[in-house]
Parts: sequence; C-alpha cells; structure tokens
Amino acid sequence: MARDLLSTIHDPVDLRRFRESELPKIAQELREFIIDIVATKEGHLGASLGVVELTIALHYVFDTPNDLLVWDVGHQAYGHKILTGRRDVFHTNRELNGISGFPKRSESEYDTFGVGHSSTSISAALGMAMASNLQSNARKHIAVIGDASIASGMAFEALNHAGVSGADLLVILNDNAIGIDPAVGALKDYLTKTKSGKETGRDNIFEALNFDYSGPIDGHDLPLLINELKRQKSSKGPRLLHVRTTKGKGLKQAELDQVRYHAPGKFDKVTGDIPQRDDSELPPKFQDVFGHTLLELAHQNDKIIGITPAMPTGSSMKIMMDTYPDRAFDVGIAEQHAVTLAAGMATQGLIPFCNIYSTFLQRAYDQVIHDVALQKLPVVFCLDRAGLVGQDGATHHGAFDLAYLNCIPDLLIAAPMDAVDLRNLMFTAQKGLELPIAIRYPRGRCHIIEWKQDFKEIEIGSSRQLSNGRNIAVLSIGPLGVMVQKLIKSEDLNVTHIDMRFLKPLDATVLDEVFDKHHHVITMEDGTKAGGLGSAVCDYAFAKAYTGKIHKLGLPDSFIEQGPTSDLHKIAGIDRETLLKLIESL
Ligand SMILES: Cc1ncc(C[n+]2csc(CCOP(=O)(O)OP(=O)(O)O)c2C)c(N)n1
Ligand SMILES: CC(=O)[C@@H](O)[C@H](O)COP(=O)(O)O
Ligand SMILES: [Mg+2]
Repeated sequence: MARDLLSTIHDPVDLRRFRESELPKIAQELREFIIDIVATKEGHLGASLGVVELTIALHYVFDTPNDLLVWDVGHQAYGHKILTGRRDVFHTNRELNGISGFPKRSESEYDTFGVGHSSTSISAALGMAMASNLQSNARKHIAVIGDASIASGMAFEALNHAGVSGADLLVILNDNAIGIDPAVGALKDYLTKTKSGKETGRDNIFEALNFDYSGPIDGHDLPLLINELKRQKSSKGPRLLHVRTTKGKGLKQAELDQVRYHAPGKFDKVTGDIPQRDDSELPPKFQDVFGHTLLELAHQNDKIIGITPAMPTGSSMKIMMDTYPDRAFDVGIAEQHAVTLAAGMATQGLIPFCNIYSTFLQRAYDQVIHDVALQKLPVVFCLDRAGLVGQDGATHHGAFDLAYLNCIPDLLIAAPMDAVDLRNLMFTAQKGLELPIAIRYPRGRCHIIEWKQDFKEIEIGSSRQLSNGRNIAVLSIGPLGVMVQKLIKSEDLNVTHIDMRFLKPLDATVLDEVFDKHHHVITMEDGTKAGGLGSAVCDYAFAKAYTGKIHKLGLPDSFIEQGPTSDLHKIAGIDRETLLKLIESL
C-alpha cells in the first residue's frame, strides 16, 4: 500500500493538519510501516501495534512536545517515534549507532523521559506536572502505562502521591490484559471487571485514590479516543483514563500468540509467520539450561521454589511453572517483592531460586542487602542477561551487578563460564548453603552442546586453571573465559588462564600462586571495571604487596548503547583482539 499520508508526516504538526476522518487511514499506514520494518530488523512488535490509534490520538489532540507525554517501558513507542521525526531513520531501530528501541531524551524533544525499565511513567509525569505548577507553565502531562506495569510497587507509590497532589496529570492505563506473559495478580482480575464508581455505586480503586476515572473505552476506536482525549485535555487534576486494547492489533498471528509476538525476531511481513529454524544442533541458551536444570533439581529436592518477577518465558522459569504450578511463581513486575518473598520463604527452610534479569535486580538492591544478606538467608539468585545484552541497549545491559553485589557482605557471587558450570553451581546452591548466592549468566547461547552432564558439587570460592604459562596470567570470570581459552589455543600463547568462577569469595590460594609466578595479571569481565573482578583482584594484590602489574579489562565508566554484543565487546575492549594486543604488548 502506498503510504501517501504517513510519508507527509514529519512531526505531529503535520498530523494535526489532517481531518479526523483521515486518521484511520494513517493508523493503517503506520501499522504497516511498523510491521514492514520490525519484520526484518526485529524488535518489540505487539505492544507498538496495540497502541497505534492511541499514539495518533494523543499527538493529534495534545500539543506535544509542549504537552509532556511519558511512555512507560517505552517498548510500545515505535509509532510515537515514527510520528515525531524519526520515520526515515526508523530502519536503524536498535542497531549500533541507530536510534534507540526506547524513548530517549537525547534523541528527540518528544521523548520527555528515558525509559526501558517499567513503571516509572507516573512518577516522572507527576514530577513534570509539579514542576509546571511551580514554574507557572500551562501544559498537560500524560503518562501511558500498561496493565502489567501499573501493578508494580513504584506505580502505586506514584498514584498514592498523585491522588493528593492536585497535579494536572492524566494517566492512561493501556489495558491489554497481558504483560510479556499473561498478566498476573488480583489487580488484573479487578481490571477485567472494572467499571466506574458512577456505574456501580461503589468506589473503583482509582477513584478511591482521588483520581477522576473514565472508561474503560475501546482504544482502537479513533473517534471515541479523540473525543475522550479532548475532554481530558480540558480537565484538570489527577485523572485516569482506562483504555482497552489488543496487543499485536492488526497482525493476526501477533494477536493470537501475544507472548511470542512481544518481540518475535524476524517474521514474514505479509503472512506474519515466523520462519521455523532447526536449533537442535546448536548449544542451548543459558536461560534454558537454567530452566531445565531447575526442574531437574526440583524433582529431587522438594524444598526448591521458583520465583520470577514477570519474566517466566524470558527466564525459562516457565519450565518449572508448567510442571510445578504450586512451587514456581510469577509475581508480576515486582522485583522488590520477589526478593523479599524469597527471603520470607528462606526463613522457613525453603530454597527459593529467585530468577531476575541482572538489570532489573537494580530495582531490588535494598531488599538484597536488608532482607537477604543482612539476615544471611540462603536465597539463590539466578541473574539472567548479565553482561551486555545487545539491542536493548543501555537500559538493559547487566553491566553493574558484579560491582553492586561485590560490596555486600555475606553474599556469595559466582559467574559460570559455561552451561555445565551453571548446572553445577545450581546443584551446589541447593545443597544447603548458609549464605545467599548470586549466580549470574548472560543472554544467548552457551557453547557446549553436551551440557546435560551429571551434577558435581563445586567448592565455594574455587577457581579452575585452564592453562599454564609463564609471566602473564589471565583471570576471567564468566563466559568470556571461553574466548580467552580459544585465543590461547589458536595463537599458542604461553599464558596462564584461570577461570575465577567466584567473585566472592575470591580464590585466595590461587591468587597467591598467580602473584608468585607472574609479572602481569590481566583481569577480564563483562561488567564494569570499577568494583568488579578487576577491582577485587587489585585490592587483594595491594593487601599482598604484589609488585607485578595488573591490567583490568572490563566495561568502561560510561553507558554502552545498543548493538550486536560482538561489536559492543569490541567497543568496551573486552574482545579477542584487545586481549591479544595486550598480551603481545606485554
Ligand atoms: C522493572 C522491569 N521489570 C521487567 C521488565 C520487562 N518487561 C518489559 S515490558 C514488560 C511487560 C509490560 O506489560 P504492560 O505494562 O502490560 O505493557 P504491554 O507490553 O502489554 O504493552 C515487562 C515485564 C521491565 N522492562 N522493567
Ligand atoms: C522491554 C523489555 O524490557 C523486555 O521486552 C526485554 O526487551 C526482554 O529482553 P529479552 O529479549 O532479553 O528477554
Ligand atoms: Mg499489557
């Protein structure tokens, strides 16, 4: 279809020149444009398709960017990007040096707030509304938040505050009854039944929080949306508009299989089909090694419990949930709750495996310290997506966990180099540790096809020596060790290589030997150089008055953007070539 209307829209001012009757055609063109690009370039699909009409209506009715529009998570903002000056570069979405997959303040004045992690939009928009009030700025403030994201604690904190703030804040609840996986919790049940208090004669939950509640309305009905948004524009105070939409709207398969089409990878833009790939010859993804291993251990040990905050598919916790629905739980987007829930279970002798993406555990830092480590509760944290994750970029890289966990007393920290070690660490963790442990592993595939080997207990704090050389020792942690090993073999380097395996406790005995025998020690990690393995080794070397040189390879003191992980590793200097050059220079 010729995109004759969409191609004339360079910003929302152009959009506002159209008659209302032309907007459905623009919606159709916008939807097709998103499908066309995401089909080959990949990215988040279902959420953006679901809010096409809402996006158009918002920019049509409100005076963006003067009126401030905040998207929650931002994975649904593709239409917003295309209508706000980024249509011509949208094909670079999530690519190295391309535009970000999420709203980003440095990218456009229409991106009023940087997002990626969920449930921030109401707080941010409320902050803007309060600032406008204090600065006597007449503008509107709108937060668009999904049904799964609004169930998070942070969103509730913001609603609680907003309800007594008198702020000019419109919260649009985009309710499609699903997150990445089916939405969970009592609020979800409530939302499916919601009617306004005016209809039922009882308070609805948002009215009870002093919000002027409207809806639910059909979020695909453009005339209805436009009328309602115009009404909202002329209102004041905290308001909540409940909009019902269909995730994946307009692409049949995406509507039918909303979990898969959240971010489907490549697909056929005409049929919507995802090409069948035979992955049977490939090594498994780390997340699947986790999922299958947890189930295997759960068969043997009935104290094991699984917990995921809203990522059952992404983490493969779903594998245990399907077999043991009473022992594995999706608690919704609630990282803080997930950690303290695990702590509570551990007080009663259960062994909770709490699986959280490294980046999202940042949300629950205090809970890890105060509720788990301080009480020495043996929770097993499995931190998926540790290290650089690729196209999701700076908001999602698991760059900081080694550093932010290393300073917490009484917390064991491990990073397996391969899938067999991941299994063995999980096996060890459920044998009755007296302390909590964090086991972190990356996004993507491991390198071992025969990963399902018999379990072996690993001594806590033990490293393993993978090669023995002279003068130079490489100390790696995590799967970067595979690259180090290959490099040493392929270049026939006379270099010692130790897979440290544990950041805490460090293997002091092996470090003493390394310091004795080598003039140069290179540390290698896919976390920030500051505070991680390199820092820990430097501290130990200082204490031991080591006179050789330590060279730290790790992530720099800057945020790393999106792109293929291999490129990002080069940019960060944790790649093969950088290591080889360093070794040669020594
Ligand atoms: C703090 C945090 N936890 C988890 C995620 C992963 N995540 C991204 S989108 C999403 C589901 C959001 O669902 P909803 O708010 O209903 O929006 P929809 O995708 O349905 O549009 C989740 C769990 C995240 N981005 N941030
Ligand atoms: C938007 C968001 O936070 C998730 O959809 C995230 O992109 C999932 O990442 P994975 O693809 O690594 O599961
Ligand atoms: Mg949703």
